[in-house]
Amino acid sequence: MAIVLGPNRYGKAETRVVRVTRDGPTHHVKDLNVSVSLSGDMDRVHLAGDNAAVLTTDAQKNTVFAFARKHGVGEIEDFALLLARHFTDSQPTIHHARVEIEEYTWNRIAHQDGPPRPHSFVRSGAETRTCLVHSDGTGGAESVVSGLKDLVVMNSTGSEFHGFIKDEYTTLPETDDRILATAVTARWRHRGDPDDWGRSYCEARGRLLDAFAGTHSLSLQQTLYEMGRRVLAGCPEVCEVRLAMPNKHHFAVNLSPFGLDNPNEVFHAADRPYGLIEGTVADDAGPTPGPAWE
Ligand SMILES: O=c1[nH]c(=O)c2[nH]c(=O)[nH]c2[nH]1
Repeated sequence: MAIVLGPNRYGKAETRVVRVTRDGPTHHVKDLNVSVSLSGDMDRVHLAGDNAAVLTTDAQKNTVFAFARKHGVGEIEDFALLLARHFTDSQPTIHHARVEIEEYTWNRIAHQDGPPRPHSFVRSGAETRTCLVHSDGTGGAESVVSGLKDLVVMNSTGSEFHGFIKDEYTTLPETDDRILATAVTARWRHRGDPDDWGRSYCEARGRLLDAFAGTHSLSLQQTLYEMGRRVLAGCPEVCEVRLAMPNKHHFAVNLSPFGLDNPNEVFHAADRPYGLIEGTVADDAGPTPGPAWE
């Protein structure tokens, strides 16, 4: 039996970097979680313990900090591309770089009777902007997937669910008025670089929200498709959208033991289990499986 080394990659995961930009008394902050993963001529490190081809994960972490200082942090896609191209362009043994970034948003704290505070911030909820870049180096193959996660949304009406299979284990009552709530994870792949990653992100995010709010839902699956469709319809630079949406069930509480009716006003927000609805919406080139998403 021949034993061979299969696909491999290595890197520094979850470097937390906070970049403060000082503009006189006014500060701007970027708060990132950066994960780098490199691959290339790594046979000898695995097979012979020869580290000559290895750029240390410690150096990768240091590069993240040094680049934040030298180049600043603008849009996360630009920062990820800068890092990925640097690793592949500067090291002959590194042929491929994967850089994943999560961005946590801080908003300026409002002043009760004056302009917003120049250097005090409040974290804005759980929502996180994300990107995943793969690069073979400047001039080589590249892919950029942008996205968001933990975007928590709710429609308190405008959602029905009926007409489903009724087998011997089905107890769910049909409903023509329920709460629809979810925490959206959305990722979208670009066919090319937009001129402004920030503008492209805002457009896609706005379309996801508008589709969620504006769709009279007959199922979360239908809402998911409409959300992906709306991004593709309005963002020509996007060729594929992937969505994962837990159905955060809200059950109307039976208040009849207390002599009370419940005309869809009091709900139990269940934690788990939850339905998990996942789907891909792509242009007519069809979904692209594979490394861009991994
Ligand atoms: O929108 C829904 N889709 C389902 O597939 C499903 N299944 C379920 O129990 N509730 C729901 N809701």
